Amino acid sequence: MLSHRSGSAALRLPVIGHNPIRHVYPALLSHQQTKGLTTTTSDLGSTMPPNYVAHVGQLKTFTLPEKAVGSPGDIQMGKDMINAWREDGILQVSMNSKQQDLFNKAFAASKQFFAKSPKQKAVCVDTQSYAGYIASGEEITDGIADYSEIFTVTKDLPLDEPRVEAKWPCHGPCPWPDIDMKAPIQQYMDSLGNSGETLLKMIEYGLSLDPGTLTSLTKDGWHHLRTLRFPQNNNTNGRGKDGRGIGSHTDYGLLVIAGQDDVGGLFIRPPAADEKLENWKKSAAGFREDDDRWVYVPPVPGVFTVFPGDIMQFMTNSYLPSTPHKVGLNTRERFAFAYFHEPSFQAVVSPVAKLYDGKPPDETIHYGTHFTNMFMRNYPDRVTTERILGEDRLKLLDLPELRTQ
Ligand SMILES: O=C(O)CCC(=O)C(=O)O
Ligand SMILES: [Fe+2]
Repeated sequence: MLSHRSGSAALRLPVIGHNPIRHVYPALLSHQQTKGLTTTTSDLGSTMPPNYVAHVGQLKTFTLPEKAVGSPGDIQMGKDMINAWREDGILQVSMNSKQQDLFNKAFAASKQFFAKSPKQKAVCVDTQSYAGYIASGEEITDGIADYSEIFTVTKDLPLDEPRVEAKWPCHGPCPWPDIDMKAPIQQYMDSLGNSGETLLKMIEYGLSLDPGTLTSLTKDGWHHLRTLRFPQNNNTNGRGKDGRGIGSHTDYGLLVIAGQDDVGGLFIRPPAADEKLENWKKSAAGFREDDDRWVYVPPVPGVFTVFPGDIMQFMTNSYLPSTPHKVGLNTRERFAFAYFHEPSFQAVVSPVAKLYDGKPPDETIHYGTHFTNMFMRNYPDRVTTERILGEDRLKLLDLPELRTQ
């Protein structure tokens, strides 16, 4: 189940544990330890932020093919991935050696950036895009400030780019602090862009969708990245208003490809028959933040964690629901990346008819509108939000050139 699938390229790395119990309560873990049973699973849980109640996840790991071609092995892997998401809400993809190198370099650049003075960081803001620095406490999730410190990268467009000149919402330059940050982060994003495309193809194979059902949406995709730093918890209780890193939420597009250091802090919520969130209609932020259905995602070296976003849920009729997740502060500061593989800003996304029993709802999602709504909600006081409102840019979202089918 965890590690022993043969044949396809799935599950070669890493072997996480040998215990068939998928989710183990922390209480059970310490019990196991005292009895001298395997410590593999308990080791995974040992990094969990204090005072959180959660199962410890043992995630399935996949090694993506160099090139997805739709071979029987690819189709099988696509099915296995879909099963993993439907069961666990998240899976791991092993990094190849090139990606490991890019990940390390991007991480070093991110740490270097966050080590700059508050003043140096504060100037990395753009008035037209949401790219740039977000100070601890500036982001709002479900009405409460998050403690994360973030540098967001969106499509880096110069001021004379036609879409920027036309004042499309959220379009503008990325206010990089310097080339030391820009170069490694862009290379890292490009590499994840390739993995994202491969993952979308695997989903198309696994769900027997027409080729291009997902991948046609990502031409000129609005892929973006959040590089994150979480302060240590300073002995707060680690939960609620005083100690949370990011409140529970779902992300907005097709796929999230996340990476973290060895500290730990991410929790996700696996799909449940009695829970159906639709974040594009009603905010999923803050959803059941403090109950015990959360699964801790232990740091594992050499892997990304991947989960579906809102657009994937909408297209698949919740067959692949957008995975709720949250971040707790830990006893050490933590660094992480969240990369979002997205449709183009202009994409008008339709539901996949066969996943709606041939009767898809008469509903579409304009990705750019969804993105703009979400960012305005998260950053109500940011200069970018003020400018969108002040210049009445939202009305542009209805223009035909901002909407492709
Ligand atoms: O810190 C993480 O691992 C995930 C961060 C996250 O959920 C986000 O940036 O949307
Ligand atoms: Fe997220």
